[in-house]
Amino acid sequence: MTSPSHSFFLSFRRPAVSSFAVAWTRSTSRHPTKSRTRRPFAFRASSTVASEEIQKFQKVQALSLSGEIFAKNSHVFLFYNILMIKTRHLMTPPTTIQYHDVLTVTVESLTNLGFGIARVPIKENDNTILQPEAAATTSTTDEDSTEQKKWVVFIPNVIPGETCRIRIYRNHATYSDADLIQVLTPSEDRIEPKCGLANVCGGCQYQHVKIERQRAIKTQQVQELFEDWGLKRDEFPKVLETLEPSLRSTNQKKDKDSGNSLKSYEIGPIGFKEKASRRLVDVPYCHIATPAINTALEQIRNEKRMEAIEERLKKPSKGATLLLRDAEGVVETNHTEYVDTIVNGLTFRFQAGNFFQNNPYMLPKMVDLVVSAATAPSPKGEPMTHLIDCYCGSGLFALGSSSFFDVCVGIEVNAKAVEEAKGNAALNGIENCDFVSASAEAIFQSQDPVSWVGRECWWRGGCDDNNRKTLLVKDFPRDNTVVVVDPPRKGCSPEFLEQLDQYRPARVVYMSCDPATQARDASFLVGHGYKIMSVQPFDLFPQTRHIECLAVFDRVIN
Ligand SMILES: C[S@@+](CC[C@H](N)C(=O)[O-])C[C@H]1O[C@@H](n2cnc3c(N)ncnc32)[C@H](O)[C@@H]1O
Repeated sequence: MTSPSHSFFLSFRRPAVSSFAVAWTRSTSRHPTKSRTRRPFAFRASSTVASEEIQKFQKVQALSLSGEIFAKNSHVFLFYNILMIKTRHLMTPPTTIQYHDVLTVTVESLTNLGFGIARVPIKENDNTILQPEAAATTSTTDEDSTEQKKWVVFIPNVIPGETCRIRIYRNHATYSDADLIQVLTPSEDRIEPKCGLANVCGGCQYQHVKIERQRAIKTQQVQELFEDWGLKRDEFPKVLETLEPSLRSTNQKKDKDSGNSLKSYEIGPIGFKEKASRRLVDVPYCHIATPAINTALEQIRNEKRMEAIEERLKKPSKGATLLLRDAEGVVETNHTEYVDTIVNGLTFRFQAGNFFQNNPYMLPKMVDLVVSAATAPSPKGEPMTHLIDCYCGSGLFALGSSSFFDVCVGIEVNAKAVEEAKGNAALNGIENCDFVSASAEAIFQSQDPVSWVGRECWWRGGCDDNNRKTLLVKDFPRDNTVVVVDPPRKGCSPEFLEQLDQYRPARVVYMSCDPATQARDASFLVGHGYKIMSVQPFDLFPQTRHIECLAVFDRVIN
């Protein structure tokens, strides 16, 4: 039931030194809430991230040429994910909860990191935890109806509603982490994971959950995130059901023993980080990668092992990172090489290590929905004619929408990606798109006119340079202008949102790979005259906790 993804990065340990290795292997934080420094932008109480960790992430992004960091690299994603839990009943740690305590708990919900949340009742006055038996019977999902003090515990590999035995392995100031010992009352949505490494490998969080329930969980999480940001149910339409990729993997061979076949070579494991650990788990076969990647993976593992054996006298280092990108069935491992991917008939060429959306089985749907949201008549019932694609990467949404608009302009901070976007326009014979290399907020005040070829020329089969039109973005007709945003996981910057607010386009089409920051930005837009028209999650990363989500906003107050 998985949808294979077509690029990923693996870490491995080898004797030779690699500049990638330090960044990949040193930094990890499973629960950002324990960090000391508050983010400068307005996250809620429980959502703090150490600026040092953000810097580490930026370093990693730079090293990977700002390429897509596939979900498998959870150690990268985790640097700045926001843990959205309600802290109303939290207090100082109970004095008696000890490392290796065994408790029986009922799982209430899942965090957006994929961990189950259980709230363990503790004694009113002395902060000591109730006996496990009592905890099991008094745990409740109705947090508003009780004054009972509760202690939050996070548990991996569980499903809401399940009662489990768990063992505490770490205490934090406001919660504890536990290992799952046994599921006492399994959910009817619990299944046997296809991958023998599912409980160990940090890449997937939900393999033990039926795919339909995974999607229902994602839909609910998006709904809750929007509500957590003060957006009441009547202020936004019901979050639509999470969309599944259009094709399913035929790559369903059960390979339960794959994790046990590791032999003792010099090189050590080649794979992903273990759950809640810095250690690597050896992954000879990945069930959520494409068949082409799995074939290439076997080959590259053998090559690396041979290299390691030949270099065995070299001083050991911390490791290195491998990139495997499947573009139309061809796997590229050199991040500087260019690859082609076709989406809805358009060819996108980009460096293998650069950002490009990861799941080819979902991409056509994502582009289609962006296009239909962008092209719907304006709130005044007029056609939308101008499109600004902020955080445009190599031009996916601007180019994908171009045939429906008079002019599209994309802005992107990565100059190489802008070159690719321009190249992709030329490659596809698209003449009404322009691209700017700068930070997104610069677009609204840009003094460089957008240059394009008008539709009337298309019918004549092209124009010479004299027929090019130019217009400053600040002169775009706001009532007919749509701004597409697709920022990194941290969401839009305050500067960008302020500029967007002042620019006041008729519509904002917001694609996000982190609905937590998207919900934060949505609350800003709703507070500044926009109405949420739709919220559509996508299961871009099946079997993992990651959610892609499209939200559409129309300006209703001038
Ligand atoms: C999630 S990707 C989206 C790319 C593109 N929309 C796509 O779907 O292929 C986010 C992009 O934002 C770019 N980016 C990050 N910070 C930016 C900023 N301040 N201004 C403009 N672009 C930025 C990154 O380089 C990356 O290409």
